Amino acid sequence: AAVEAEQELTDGFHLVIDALKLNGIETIYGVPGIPITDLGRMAQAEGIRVVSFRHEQNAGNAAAIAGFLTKKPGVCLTVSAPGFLNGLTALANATTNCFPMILISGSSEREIVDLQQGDYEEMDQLAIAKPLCKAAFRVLHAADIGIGVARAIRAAVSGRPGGVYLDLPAKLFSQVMDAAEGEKSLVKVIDAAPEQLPSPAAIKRALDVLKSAKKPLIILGKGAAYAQADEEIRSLIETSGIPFLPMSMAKGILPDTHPLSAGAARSTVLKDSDVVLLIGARLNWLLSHGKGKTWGDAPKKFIQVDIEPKEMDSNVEIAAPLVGDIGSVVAALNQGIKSGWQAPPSEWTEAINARKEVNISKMAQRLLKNSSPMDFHSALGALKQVIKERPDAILVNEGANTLDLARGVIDMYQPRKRLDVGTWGVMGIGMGFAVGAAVETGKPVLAVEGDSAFGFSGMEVETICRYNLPVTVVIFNNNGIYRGTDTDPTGRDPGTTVFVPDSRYDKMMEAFGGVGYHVTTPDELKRAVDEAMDSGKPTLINAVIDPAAGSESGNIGSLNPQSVVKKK
Ligand SMILES: Cc1ncc(Cc2csc(CCOP(=O)(O)OP(=O)(O)O)c2C)c(N)n1
Ligand SMILES: [Mg+2]
Repeated sequence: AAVEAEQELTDGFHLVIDALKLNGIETIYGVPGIPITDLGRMAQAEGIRVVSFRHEQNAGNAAAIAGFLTKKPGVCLTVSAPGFLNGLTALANATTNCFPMILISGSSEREIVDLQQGDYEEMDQLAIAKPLCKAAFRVLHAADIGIGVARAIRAAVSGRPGGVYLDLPAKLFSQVMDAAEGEKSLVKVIDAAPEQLPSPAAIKRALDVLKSAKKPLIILGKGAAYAQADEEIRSLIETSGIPFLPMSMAKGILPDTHPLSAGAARSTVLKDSDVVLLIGARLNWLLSHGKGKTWGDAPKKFIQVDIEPKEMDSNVEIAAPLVGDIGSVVAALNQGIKSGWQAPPSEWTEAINARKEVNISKMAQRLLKNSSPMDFHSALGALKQVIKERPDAILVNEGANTLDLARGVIDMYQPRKRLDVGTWGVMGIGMGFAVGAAVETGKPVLAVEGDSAFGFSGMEVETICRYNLPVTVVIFNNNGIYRGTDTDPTGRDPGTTVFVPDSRYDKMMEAFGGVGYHVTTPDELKRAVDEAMDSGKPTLINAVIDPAAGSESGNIGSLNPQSVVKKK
């Protein structure tokens, strides 16, 4: 009798790995543990780079920024329940910021969870994830892993990108099936993020509105950076002669030093413009919802480019909605202005330039101070110079004063080089973004951190050392949140927003074999950063900032509710 050919088998572990590799996923960011420890080891053995963190939130942030930088979904892998929950903040933040990422978490068994019988780390993770992300799926059978991974990838990057949750119960991994059948069950996603072309009528309507403008303005949002339509956008701005204002993570699509950049005249152009073309920028709190004193009293017309139709009229009426992917829409606009286009009246661009000159020279004075202890501006003057000399370095930035002041002081020269707190203003993205950016690009990373902001992810300096990543962390150490001067009126404890005074964060990096510097002047800061970035070694620079130098909540103190009731 024919010898029964040894049936070749595969299993859930291998099918997850094969599905990810088939779809070009090269890196997994995560924290090992039950039930996914072996999945990580096996993925690594099969050539996927597995970067293990100290906390799942930071792994999730690394995956999210990997998605923003590559347009492929970043993958974060966590254990069940607490590990899953730790990853959720990053998943929700990615969804809010439209970064494509997939949170893959092991989970406990359905039959036990659904009867609430007290499984190890029992939690209905799929139900909990759904409201916080763009899409969520669970796979129960090995033969469905191919489709499950494909659905997660397409959901993450198609249309408006975002976070996707993929729930894999522990028993799935050890399920075996015929290898040939398994192979056939895998799905390679075709055209995951299809172009979405604008209608010719919408383009004509938008161009008619734009041609009617006397004071047009283009606002570039991080969606414009994500689109990687850099040349189309440059062409639109330079051919039309329309001034542009980049939102924080859109800085560098065109250099901040570009003659048509209106960054240094932000309040003027928002108030005085009469037609505003939004490209991948939402009229949310960061743009005062498109109304109120920020936008002045004169009537304005908004043209909005967004891949999400529901974004239109979210805050104010949109006179010319342009629904489609940014590359396709901007290409169509470029076609449309090829003939019969009039540059904006020179008085508009001259007024902007005059305002820019005043603001830039005022700022220059503040940057030149060589004070000790440094204040934010004197320290930022040194870092402004570093990025000017190293335009392809990636700048990660978080804090309050450290964030708001750095955004205005440090010019960016290339796209997708400034990575920060984004739409939510969330603290804690720093080290995750630094690791993700270094792993995905291989470029040197300069993370400029408030001392409080750093504290949210600071343990990852060990991760940075373990993978020997070219990350230089500069901590603006002003002894606290916003400032280092709060006190407890009862005299019992330190003030609620202060830290141990004069702490030495540089010793943390040294603890794991990295390089530490302690600096008190702009010259020392510049020298230390240059040495660090030339060395490519993990480095932490503890930069002493005057504890009294900051302002509460940086530029957004007005959002804080104040008590009008004074206790007797
Ligand atoms: C997850 C989360 N928890 C708290 C907060 C609230 C906050 C906004 S900014 C900030 C830190 C400001 O201090 P830092 O030292 O970083 O910067 P500086 O002004 O230069 O002193 C906090 C705690 C936010 N946004 N997110
Ligand atoms: Mg601080």
